[in-house]
Amino acid sequence: MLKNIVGLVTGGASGLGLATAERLVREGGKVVICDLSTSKGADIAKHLGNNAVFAPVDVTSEDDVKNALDLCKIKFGRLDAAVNCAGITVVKPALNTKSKVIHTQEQFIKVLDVNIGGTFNVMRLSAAMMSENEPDTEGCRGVIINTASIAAFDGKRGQCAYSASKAAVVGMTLPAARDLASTGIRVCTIAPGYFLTSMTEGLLELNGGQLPDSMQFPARMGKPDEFAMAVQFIITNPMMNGEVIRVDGAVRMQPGANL
Ligand SMILES: NC(=O)C1=CN([C@@H]2O[C@H](COP(=O)(O)OP(=O)(O)OC[C@H]3O[C@@H](n4cnc5c(N)ncnc54)[C@H](O)[C@@H]3O)[C@@H](O)[C@H]2O)C=CC1
Ligand SMILES: C[C@]12CCC(=O)C=C1CC[C@@H]1[C@@H]2[C@@H](O)C[C@@]2(C)[C@H]1CC[C@]2(O)C(=O)C=O
Repeated sequence: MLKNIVGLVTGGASGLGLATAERLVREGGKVVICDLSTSKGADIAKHLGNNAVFAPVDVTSEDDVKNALDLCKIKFGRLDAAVNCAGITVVKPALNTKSKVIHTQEQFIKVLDVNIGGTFNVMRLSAAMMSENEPDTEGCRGVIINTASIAAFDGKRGQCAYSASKAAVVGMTLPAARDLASTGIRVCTIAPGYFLTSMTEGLLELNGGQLPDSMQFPARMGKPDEFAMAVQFIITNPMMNGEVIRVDGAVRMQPGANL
C-alpha cells in the first residue's frame, strides 16, 4: 500500500512514469504528473481523479519544476516521493564509417541535458521541499527514485549519448544518498531493461519480431507496471538507499548491428 503517499512523477504522461502514477493512485496515494505541456498529462490526471493533478514541466527548467512543487504543496500539502522518469534517447553512432555522418554535438548535449540535468534539477528541488516534512518514526523525510537503464552498463552501438547520460544517473545515486542522508531523504535508482513503452515502439518490428538481445527469463519485454512495482518496493522499504537495481529479466545488451 502507498496510502497517503504524495508522489511527483516526471515523464508521468507515458510509459514507465504513467504506470508509476497509476500505481500510486491505485494504492491509495496522490500524484503530481509532470510532463511536457504537449503531453496527454492533463487528460490522464483528469481520468485518475481527485488524487492526481497535472503540472506542465520541462524537467530542464528550474521555474517549471518549482511551479510543479508549489502545485504539489497547494493541492496535497507535502511531497514524499519524487520519481524521475522523464527521459529521451538517440540512436546514432559517434561516426558512421560508411556514410561519414558525424554525431552532432547538439544531439549529444540535448540527451545529457534532459537525462542528467533534468534528473538532478528535479532531485535537488524535490529534496528541498521534502526537507520541510516532519520525519517519520525512522527519521525519513522522503525518497527520490531516478531512472537509469541497463545501457548505463552495456550500451550498444549508437548509444554514446544515452549510455553516458544513464551512467551519470547511476553515478549520482550514492553521492546524492550521502548528501541527503542527514536530512533523512533516501535516493535510489532503477535500471530497467527492455520495457514496452512509446520509447521502444517499433522495436520488435525493426528486428523482425525478435528482441534485439537474447532474453533470459521471462523472455519478453517488461510491462510498465513491473517498473512501478519496483518503485513501490523502494518507497516502502526503509533500508533501500544509495542503491541501483536492475529490473531486466537478466538480459545483457550485446553490441548490436553496425550502424
Ligand atoms: N522503455 C524502456 O525500455 C526503458 C526506458 N528507460 C528509461 O525510462 C524512462 C521512461 O521511459 P519510457 O517510459 O520508456 O519512455 P516514454 O517515451 O514512454 O516516456 C517518457 C516521457 O518523458 C517525457 N519527457 C521527455 N522529455 C521531457 C522533458 N524535458 N521534461 C519533461 N518530460 C519529458 C515525455 O514527454 C514522455 O511522456 C526514461 O528515462 C528512459 O530512458 C530505461 C530503460 C528501459
Ligand atoms: C537501440 C535500440 C535497440 C536496437 C533497435 O533496433 C532500436 C533501439 C531503439 C530503442 C532502444 C533500443 C535498445 O538499445 C534499448 C533501449 C536503449 C531502447 C530505448 C530504451 C531501451 O529499452 C533501454 O534503455 C534499455 O535499457
